[in-house]
Amino acid sequence: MSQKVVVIGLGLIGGSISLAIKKEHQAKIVGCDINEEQLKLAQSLLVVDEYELDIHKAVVDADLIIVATPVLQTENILNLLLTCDLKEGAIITDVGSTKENIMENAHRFFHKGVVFIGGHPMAGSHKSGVSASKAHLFENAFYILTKGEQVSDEDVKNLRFWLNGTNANFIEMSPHEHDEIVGVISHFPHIIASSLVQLLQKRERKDIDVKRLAAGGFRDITRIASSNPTMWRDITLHNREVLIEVMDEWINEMSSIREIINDSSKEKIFSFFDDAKRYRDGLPEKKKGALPAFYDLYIDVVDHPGAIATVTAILAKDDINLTNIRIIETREDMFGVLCLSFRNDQELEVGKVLLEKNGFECYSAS
Ligand SMILES: NC(=O)C1=CN([C@@H]2O[C@H](COP(=O)(O)OP(=O)(O)OC[C@H]3O[C@@H](n4cnc5c(N)ncnc54)[C@H](O)[C@@H]3O)[C@@H](O)[C@H]2O)C=CC1
Ligand SMILES: O=C(O)C(=O)Cc1ccc(O)cc1
Repeated sequence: MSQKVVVIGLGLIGGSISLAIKKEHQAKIVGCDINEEQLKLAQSLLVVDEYELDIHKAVVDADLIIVATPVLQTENILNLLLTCDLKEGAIITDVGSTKENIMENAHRFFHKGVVFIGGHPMAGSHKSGVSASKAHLFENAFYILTKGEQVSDEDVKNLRFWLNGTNANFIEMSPHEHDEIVGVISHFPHIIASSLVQLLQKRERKDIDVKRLAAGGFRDITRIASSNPTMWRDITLHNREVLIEVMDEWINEMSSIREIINDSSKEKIFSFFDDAKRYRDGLPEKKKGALPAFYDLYIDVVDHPGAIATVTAILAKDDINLTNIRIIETREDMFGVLCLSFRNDQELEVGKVLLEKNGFECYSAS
């Protein structure tokens, strides 16, 4: 008899996991979401085989249930699942960016004869919705699993088998460790990115088009400020304590930097940048970290409409796919910087060599 997977919350992450499972398993995939339009879209994009609005009905004979909603909703859905009829031995997992609150009720599933294992695929995008989902979203990314005491290694192996198609690197840690680490490397940077944007907004001027000037580096480092506000509100509320702790450290750090700048302390200012550069340069480059790497290549172009066609033709000849293409206009109207996003580092390198051979000046951010 064929197996059944239910994905609750069919957005970017639910959709991407569904596609990754489809790649490797014959199981029927059923989507559940409060947004019926999203479900219809998921079905027409072949992300799911069927959809069902009633969670109770959908999960009754499911072998695997994946909860992929914003984390406050995930807590509610897990409570609802505790009241549902579930198949003996079914596996339930989630994809939430926080783990401590979500794992609080995990042990209760054990008494229902099912297994709950917390999950967090550490890759994604500032985009949301099922239309942005991709089977390869988690390729080479870390995928953190958190399991309660009652869960066996065999159960974890079964979940990993289901998720094989993600091609992710699975690692296990405690929910507390997870929230502390991810708080620093992912949650806090989102707060910083949004606060930088807020700062720019407050400093907008009537006389100069600040927004246009900020289109280059500022736009890149604040990309994550374009993420889904509901999702980030929920994450912030769940990881409040860690975030407050990190924020206090950051405020102290800012005060000391303020002091050395105020004192025009040449050596200390140099050390500040130099220490940060050394540590940052030592971060692993090739693998996907918790914050997805950008495989972006920048190309100086003059008269850009013609240049785009030339560039894409050069890459297409060698079957190199782009995931995004945009022009950053920070200079005069005739000029631009073309930013090409590749699927991975290897394709970026091949693309760079090809374009350089054809006389384009390229530089990458890494
Ligand atoms: N976006 C990202 O880059 C990443 C997100 N995550 C986590 O994945 C989860 C989902 O995020 P995305 O897919 O980006 O969000 P999304 O906004 O693309 O999708 C969430 C979906 O959940 C549905 N939903 C909301 N409440 C619901 C409920 N009560 N019942 C059923 N469906 C409901 C929404 O209608 C929407 O279709 C979040 O918990 C987030 O923390 C994890 C890794 C990366
Ligand atoms: O878009 C980005 O750079 C992200 O930071 C994506 C992301 C969002 C939430 C996560 O829990 C993990 C990754």
